[in-house]
Amino acid sequence: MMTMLTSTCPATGETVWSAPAATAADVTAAVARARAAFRDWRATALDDRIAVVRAYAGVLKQRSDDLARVIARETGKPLWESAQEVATMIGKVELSIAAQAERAGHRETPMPFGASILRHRPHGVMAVLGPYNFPGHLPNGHIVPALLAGNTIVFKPSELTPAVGAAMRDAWHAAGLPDDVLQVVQGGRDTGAALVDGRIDGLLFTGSAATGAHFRRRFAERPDVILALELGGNNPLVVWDGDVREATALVVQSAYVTTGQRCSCARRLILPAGTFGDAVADAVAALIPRLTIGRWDDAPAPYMGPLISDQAAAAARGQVDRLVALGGRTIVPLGTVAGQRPAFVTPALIDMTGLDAPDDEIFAPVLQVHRAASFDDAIALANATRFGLSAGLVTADDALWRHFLTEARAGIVNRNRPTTGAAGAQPFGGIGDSGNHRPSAFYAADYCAYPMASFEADGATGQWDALQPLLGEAEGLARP
Ligand SMILES: NC(=O)c1ccc[n+]([C@@H]2O[C@H](COP(=O)([O-])OP(=O)(O)OC[C@H]3O[C@@H](n4cnc5c(N)ncnc54)[C@H](O)[C@@H]3O)[C@@H](O)[C@H]2O)c1
Ligand SMILES: O=CCC[C@H](NC(=O)CCC(=O)O)C(=O)O
Repeated sequence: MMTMLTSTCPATGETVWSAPAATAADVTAAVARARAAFRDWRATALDDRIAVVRAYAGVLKQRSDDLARVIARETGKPLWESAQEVATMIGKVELSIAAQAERAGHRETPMPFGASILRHRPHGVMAVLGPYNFPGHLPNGHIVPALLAGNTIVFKPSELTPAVGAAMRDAWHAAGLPDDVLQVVQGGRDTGAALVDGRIDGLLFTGSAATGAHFRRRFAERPDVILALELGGNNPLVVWDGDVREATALVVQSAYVTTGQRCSCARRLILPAGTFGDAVADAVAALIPRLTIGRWDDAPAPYMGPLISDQAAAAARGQVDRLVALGGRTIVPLGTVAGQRPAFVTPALIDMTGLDAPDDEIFAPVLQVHRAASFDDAIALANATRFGLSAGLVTADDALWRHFLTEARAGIVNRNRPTTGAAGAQPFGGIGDSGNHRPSAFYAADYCAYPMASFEADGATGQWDALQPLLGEAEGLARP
């Protein structure tokens, strides 16, 4: 049965993209084509693969305004932020080429008998499942290194952002990548499930912890399939001392950028009990109404747009209501925006000090405040999570920072910087329920290829002679 897939601009409600979703049979056929294409693509010289990937960066550059508008329309992100996303996609190409050389390259060590050689080999057909919050940048962060390594790809974009996925496929094909080396299948969970259940060699997934846990279970009996999980977090930001104004801006950039829809967003603000903590909480509350919220193409440009959908806003409201029902004190409520659709929300600040808040990610601009009696309490609060993606400390005190570095349990641990805005030149991934120890960004090269170690000699290397002193005079053993 044919199912239509339609994406909608969360800011206006207008349809952005509509087409039939891929059926299970379509997905199986795409995987089979990808498998057939793998033989030639892996045999293509690395320099030629690099040339195609660089050509793709060139196409993205030419099309950057158009692509930024597609991202903005489908996600509701302001145009300045969508343009940043495209720039990051372009930057990913040179970073991935460098990463592959450094982490998955060819190493040759001379040995008395010849050489010890390390090579890397592609896995085969990689399924890529993308999230909606960075519909270009995050799947791109899997696709570019996977193609460089010689894999072929079947990519299912988020069902909320199919137009971005289609634009990426068009850019790759315009760059000269053979059609079957990267294919896009559009659809929701059923399409994703058909892909995951197909004859794939790897699943590169960025999305929610719940879906990631589902895949962990699903692949428990398929250890031959490489699984890279980039998941969410319940990230702490400890603001301990320093300039209140500076700290306040850093809190806002950690918690509310992209309308709180970044995996690295701070979800919990940990402040010392006392006047400094009071001043920071008050200053954040005072800054919230000054954050401009609007449509992606508004002029002047807004700081933030809507959530991805009306449903996402309703879900966030439900989570905030739950915090309040548990005893949370509303410092600033999750408001609506007059004259705008329900997907638009204003940022919230809720004091949960001393309360047993659920250890869940609220993927929205909702920041929970916890007050700590001592720095050790602050560290204990920061680590009181099953996740471990990002964490931050604001302090001028080097000793506190060193202590935090030793104790903090997260893959990204920043000092006097937002928890967001991670570098593609560093690995990006979390511990605990935030991933499966296969970080992306600069380390994506690691999961896109497996190492093959060889000892190589041109001919005889004296093995027989070396064995002689240890041989007995066995009956019937004739020297060759
Ligand atoms: N760690 C990171 O790098 C990172 C980056 C961005 C987003 N995220 C996380 O992603 C989440 C937001 O994205 P989302 O809501 O799109 O995530 P999601 O898990 O709902 O969906 C991600 C993708 O998986 C597919 N999918 C979902 N369930 C599936 C199933 N059972 N079988 C097959 N496919 C399935 C979806 O169709 C989509 O393409 C947040 O939790 C955020 O923290 C993590
Ligand atoms: O939503 C999750 C991604 C957030 C983003 N992280 C990165 O861009 C990681 C770097 C990379 O993948 O190149 C952020 O930290 O803002």
